[in-house]
Amino acid sequence: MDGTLDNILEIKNLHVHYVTEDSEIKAVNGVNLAIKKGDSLGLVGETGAGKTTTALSIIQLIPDPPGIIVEGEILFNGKNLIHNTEKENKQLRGNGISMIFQDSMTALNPIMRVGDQLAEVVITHTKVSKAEAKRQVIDLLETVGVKADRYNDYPHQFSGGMKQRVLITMALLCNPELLIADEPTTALDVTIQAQVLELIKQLRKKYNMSMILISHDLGVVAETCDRVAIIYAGEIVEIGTVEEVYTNPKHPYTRGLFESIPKLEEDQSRLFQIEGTMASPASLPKGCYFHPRCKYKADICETISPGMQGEEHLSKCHFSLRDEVLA
Ligand SMILES: Nc1ncnc2c1ncn2[C@@H]1O[C@H](COP(=O)(O)OP(=O)(O)OP(=O)(O)O)[C@@H](O)[C@H]1O
Ligand code: NI
Repeated sequence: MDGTLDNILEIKNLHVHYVTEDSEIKAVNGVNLAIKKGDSLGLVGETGAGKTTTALSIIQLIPDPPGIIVEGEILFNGKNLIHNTEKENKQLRGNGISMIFQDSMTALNPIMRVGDQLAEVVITHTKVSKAEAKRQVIDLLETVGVKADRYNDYPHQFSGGMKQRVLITMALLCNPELLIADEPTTALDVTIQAQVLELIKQLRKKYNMSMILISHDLGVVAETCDRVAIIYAGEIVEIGTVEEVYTNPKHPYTRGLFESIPKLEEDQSRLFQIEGTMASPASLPKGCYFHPRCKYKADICETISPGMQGEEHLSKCHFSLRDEVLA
């Protein structure tokens, strides 16, 4: 045995493109990652880095066309999902993997009572009676902090934070082994955000779920995850435990992300200080994709794509293991 049985999810060399008439967008370019049962991984990167595309690949919801999984394997409990039939995918989403979508605030049907929408999910997936479904929904709503008497309310009667609790309930109703939460708190104000993150943390423990949490925010990931992967132009450029990556970031991009976190006393409007913009996935540069923005770049970076360096804490940089270069 090679130890891979411990992994609930393994992504190997995943490439996803969006092909339209006039462009080929290389959104995900050789992502490798593994998540152990019960573990949580934060996926962090700036807008357009390929976070949502990676997540949609896992749950087999890449819009096709224009999206194509060009290459790679996605192993969930050892089974490659890429060759799944539609029926197997329905089952997978019914009780294996759940996702809270990035624009999920619009996911609820505005003209249907919230409780009924949730009960419908239970009935579709488990064929229980209406009364039993209602009982399960009320149970779970109370677990996430929504009072039973809100069962008959409509979505617009819920505040942002409460609506997000409803969506978390929806994701948990089918007892997923893996929860993917795509920016679950971005739309919420800071206090509510903290409450929802705390809730996600508790639920993950209670149900022993593995989790991928997608965020722009390193602080959010530090609060909620065991490990973190930094993604840039569709590649994981650094991955390790939160502790290792936060205390000793190796990749220049990761260092830039930490430097760009606004300090309280500084001007809050300067949110992102890494110079330049992310390489366009429609025309990626040669060599290391980060080199046009990298203050440590050498000749080799313009021509040769670096391999991943390291064992537990990995980084994709020609120089990442030489602390004196990055000092
Ligand atoms: N349906 C689509 N058709 C064409 N291009 C797409 C589609 N979905 C995503 N893309 C492109 O693929 C790239 C990766 O997008 P993706 O949504 O995965 O990024 P992200 O990291 O989730 O960004 P954000 O933080 O803004 O949510 C981007 O260039 C995006 O414009
Ligand atoms: Ni996204």
